[in-house]
Amino acid sequence: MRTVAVLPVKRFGAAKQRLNDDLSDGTRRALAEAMVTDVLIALRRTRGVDEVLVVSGEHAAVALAAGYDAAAVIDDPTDAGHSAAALRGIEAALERGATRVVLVPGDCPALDPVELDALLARAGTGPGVLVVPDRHGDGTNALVLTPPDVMAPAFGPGSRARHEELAREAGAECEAVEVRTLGLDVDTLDDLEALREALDRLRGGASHTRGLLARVSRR
Ligand SMILES: Nc1nc2c(ncn2[C@@H]2O[C@H](COP(=O)(O)OP(=O)(O)OP(=O)(O)O)[C@@H](O)[C@H]2O)c(=O)[nH]1
Ligand SMILES: C=C(OP(=O)(O)O)C(=O)O
Repeated sequence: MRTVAVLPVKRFGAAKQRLNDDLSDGTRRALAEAMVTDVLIALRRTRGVDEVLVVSGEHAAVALAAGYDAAAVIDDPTDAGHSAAALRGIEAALERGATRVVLVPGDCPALDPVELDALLARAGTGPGVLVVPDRHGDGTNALVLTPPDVMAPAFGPGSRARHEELAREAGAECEAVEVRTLGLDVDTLDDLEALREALDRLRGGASHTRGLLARVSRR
């Protein structure tokens, strides 16, 4: 089994728009970059991930990818959308011999490599889909697709149920798996505070995001 992690990254200046009213542009950009950095570090430490593909038009993300052993960067010059970017990564992963992909967002900095390895260990030889819900239970924070093109990702509001239905339509086995550190994505200020509280309890990891949060006052 050859597992490739696909990490779509929106250009940092356009990222995290739902935090527009809560953080300055500079802090929002720095947060996006810090979170992507921590996700890249966690992916590098995940034994079950053979290669990392970053899909982005963000020059700083390209530099980060090079610095953290990401195998390649697939360009996304126009921020084509989360699902479109993920699809580009899946196509590139297939060209590189992937038999499984894990789609990971760049806004889950608490990602624990041990938990990700445990998730990958649950994926069979396929056809199968593992859906990792967000902390609200109705979004999707990660997908494990075996084979990579078993179904097309369809991120956005209500995506958990949509992904489960798409898996059924594809005749694939489907399981929703809660992964504590993958459930902590950051879209809103509430998410940021939930992440901060979780990091207060967690040992290690997310060093760049921890550093940034230390400079952002608690609500
Ligand atoms: N390459 C690429 N990645 C994207 C795009 N849109 C979202 N992503 C990535 O997909 C993951 C989850 O996306 P969102 O939670 O919607 O992040 P976001 O678009 O910055 O958040 P909002 O601006 O608040 O919608 C993050 O890693 C994003 O960087 C896109 O158009 N292109
Ligand atoms: C976060 C999700 O979608 P998007 O990243 O596109 O907002 C989701 O599908 O739960």
